[in-house]
Amino acid sequence: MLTCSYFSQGKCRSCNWLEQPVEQQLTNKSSQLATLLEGLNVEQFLSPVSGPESAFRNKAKMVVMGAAHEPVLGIVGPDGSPVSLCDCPLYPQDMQALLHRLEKFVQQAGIPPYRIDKSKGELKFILLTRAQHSGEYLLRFVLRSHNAIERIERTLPQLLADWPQIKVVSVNIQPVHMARLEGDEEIFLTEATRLEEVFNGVPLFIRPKSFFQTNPVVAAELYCIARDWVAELKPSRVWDLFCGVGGFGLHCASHEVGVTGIEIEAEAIACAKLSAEALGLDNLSFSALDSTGFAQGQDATEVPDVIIVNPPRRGIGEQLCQSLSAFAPRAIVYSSCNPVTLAKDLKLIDGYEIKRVQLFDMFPHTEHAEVLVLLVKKGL
Ligand SMILES: C[S@@+](CC[C@H](N)C(=O)[O-])C[C@H]1O[C@@H](n2cnc3c(N)ncnc32)[C@H](O)[C@@H]1O
Ligand code: SF4
Repeated sequence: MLTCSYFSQGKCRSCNWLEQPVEQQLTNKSSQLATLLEGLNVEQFLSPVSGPESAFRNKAKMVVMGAAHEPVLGIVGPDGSPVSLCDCPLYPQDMQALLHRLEKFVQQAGIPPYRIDKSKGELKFILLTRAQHSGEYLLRFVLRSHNAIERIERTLPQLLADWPQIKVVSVNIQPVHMARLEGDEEIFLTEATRLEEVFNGVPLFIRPKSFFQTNPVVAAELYCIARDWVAELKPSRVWDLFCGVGGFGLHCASHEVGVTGIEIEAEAIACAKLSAEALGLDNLSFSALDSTGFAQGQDATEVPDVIIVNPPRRGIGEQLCQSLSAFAPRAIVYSSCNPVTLAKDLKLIDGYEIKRVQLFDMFPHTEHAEVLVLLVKKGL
């Protein structure tokens, strides 16, 4: 069982299932899923896929608190005081060390942390993403204004000399009080603007604003299994809706299998296009569009053999369920991070048999899970 001193001291309760052995967590998640899917005819529940219990997370979102001479990177604790989470055991050792170094960086640069209660200060968050295959980093500072950029630039050369693994550094300007985590303006402080990752030999790219799965070991397995399921169907074209940087579609792509990827975030689409180029495939197309709107604008004759969907927690919604039912592709592969909306959507898709359901333990020590579902058109 994973031990976490922050948890045992009541300072961080994010991993609310930490006291259960992982095997027990998986049993509980599987039975919760089975309950949610009750009433749907599932042919096969496959064994859950899990990864390491600790050091698996590739992304840290740290609130910056305290004072410029004594900054704290972490969370606001249950009693309202700052809790440094640099030693959170979900992060790999080198990432923990870098988080400590970043606390020192903020102190050296003399950047005042933003104080929500006083609407004062500059530095709101530090966001750190690690590429698993290389151990390289993307580092972002979320600032209230442009005022502290010069201080960051002045102190950055020493940090980059100490940590050459940091490849991309950017500043995000978030001028709004207590609103979204990040703002629209992104300023790069390095020549490099993207981090390279590789899953199962497939090149993937991470830019500041593109969604990227936070558990690389389990995500790589998820893409691999989705690719196997799609390959069994021998499609000539696949749609990957809510494609992000293209993980699912790029895994399925080949000279024989073309992919159309649709995603709302333009930065993620830019990443997917870079991957397509790196793979040397010219039968891939990625566009920054709303998935529901895209589907509604398509002619039924252009519908591919397989449609993959991987929506945010809210699910794909009634309209897209209707479009999928009307298009009636041979198969639909639905990957969901929210079994509640998954169950709701599955009930709205007509004309399909649920062949397989598999749980992926993407978020250990919490009640959350990723679920992959294969739907095959009735009568095939
Ligand atoms: C759970 S993520 C999945 C991303 C990708 N499939 C992956 O494996 O990394 C959901 C994605 O849907 C995108 N998204 C949200 N709303 C959307 C919409 N209306 N149309 C298209 N994409 C959307 C988000 O930007 C995000 O990249
Ligand atoms: S998120 Fe990290 S610090 Fe918080 S309870 Fe989980 S393991 Fe502990």
